[in-house]
Amino acid sequence: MTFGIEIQDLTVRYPGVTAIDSLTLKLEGGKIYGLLGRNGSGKTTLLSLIAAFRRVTEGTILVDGEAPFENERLTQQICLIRESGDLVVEGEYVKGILHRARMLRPGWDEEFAQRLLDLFEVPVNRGVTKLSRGQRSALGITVGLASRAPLTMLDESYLGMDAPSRYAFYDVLLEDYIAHPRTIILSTHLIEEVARLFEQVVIIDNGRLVAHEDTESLRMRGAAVVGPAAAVDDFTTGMTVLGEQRLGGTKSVTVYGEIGRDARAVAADWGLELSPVALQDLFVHLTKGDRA
Ligand SMILES: Nc1ncnc2c1ncn2[C@@H]1O[C@H](COP(=O)(O)OP(=O)(O)OP(=O)(O)O)[C@@H](O)[C@H]1O
Repeated sequence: MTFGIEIQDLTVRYPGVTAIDSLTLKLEGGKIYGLLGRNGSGKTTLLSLIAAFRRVTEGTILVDGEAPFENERLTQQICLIRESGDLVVEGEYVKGILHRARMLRPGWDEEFAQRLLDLFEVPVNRGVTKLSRGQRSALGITVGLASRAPLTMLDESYLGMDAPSRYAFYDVLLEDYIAHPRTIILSTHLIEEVARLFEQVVIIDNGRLVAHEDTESLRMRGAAVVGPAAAVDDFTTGMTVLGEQRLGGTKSVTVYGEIGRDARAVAADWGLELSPVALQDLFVHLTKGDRA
C-alpha cells in the first residue's frame, strides 16, 4: 500500500514569517522523494502538516484522497520521524517506545525492528534520555522503517548518526523499500550522500516550490565539463558557471543550462567529457536567491 499526496495552495503563516507560501504540489505514491531546502525554507512545517501534527488553515492537503488532520485511518498510516526527537520522553525506555509503535502501527514488523536495533546497536533496556544522539537517531530510524507506513517521512532523522551507520541505513532503506514499496520522503542537508536514493526531488525555498522533477532530469539541467583547461574555458565561455576545479592542465567546470546536441558534438570534437551535474551544485544555484 502506498499513499499519494496532493497539496493545493497551501499557506502557513507564523507571526512575522510566511513559512509556506501558496504551495501546490502533487506526489504520486510509491516513490522515494528528496525534500531539499535551505534552513528555514519550510520543510519541517510542510512535513508536520502532511503528518497531521498541525491543522491546515489555508489551502488543502490530501493524503490518499483525504485530509489527514484528526483522521484516524491516516494518522496510523502516516509516519513522520523528526530530528528534534519526538520520541524522547522523560522517563520512557526504548522498550516502551517500541511497544507503543507496535500497538499504533498496523504494518509494524517486529523482526525487522529487532534487526535494525542490532544493526545500529541501540540498547533497548536504556532510558531514551540516556541515549547518545546517534542512538536516538537510530531509534527514530528503526521506528520509521519498521512501521512500514504507506507514507513514511524522515525529517533529517539520521543526521545524528555517524557515517558508517548512515550508509548502513541508506542500504537497508533501499532494500526494504524494494521489498515493501511505499511513499518515502526524506528531507536532508546531506544531499550528495542521499541523492542516489531519490527518484524525484522537491526543492523549496522561502516556502515556495522551486523544482519538482525526476532526479536524473534535474541533473541534466546542467553539466560538468572536463578536459584540457584551454578547451574547457573556450567551451564554457558565456555559460552560467556554478563552480570550477583545476588539476594540472585539466579543468572541470560545472555549468547551468541545457547543452544542446550541436554543443555536445563540439565537446566531443574537442575531447571534452560531459556529465550530469551534482545535485548539490544545482541545489545551491537554485536556492541562492538574494541571500547569496
Ligand atoms: N512555531 C513557530 N513559530 C514561529 N515561526 C516558526 C515556527 N516554526 C517555524 N517557524 C519559522 O518558519 C520558517 C520555516 O521553518 P521550518 O522549520 O519549517 O524550516 P526548515 O526548512 O525545516 O528548516 P531547517 O532546515 O533549518 O530545519 C522559519 O522561518 C522558521 O523560523
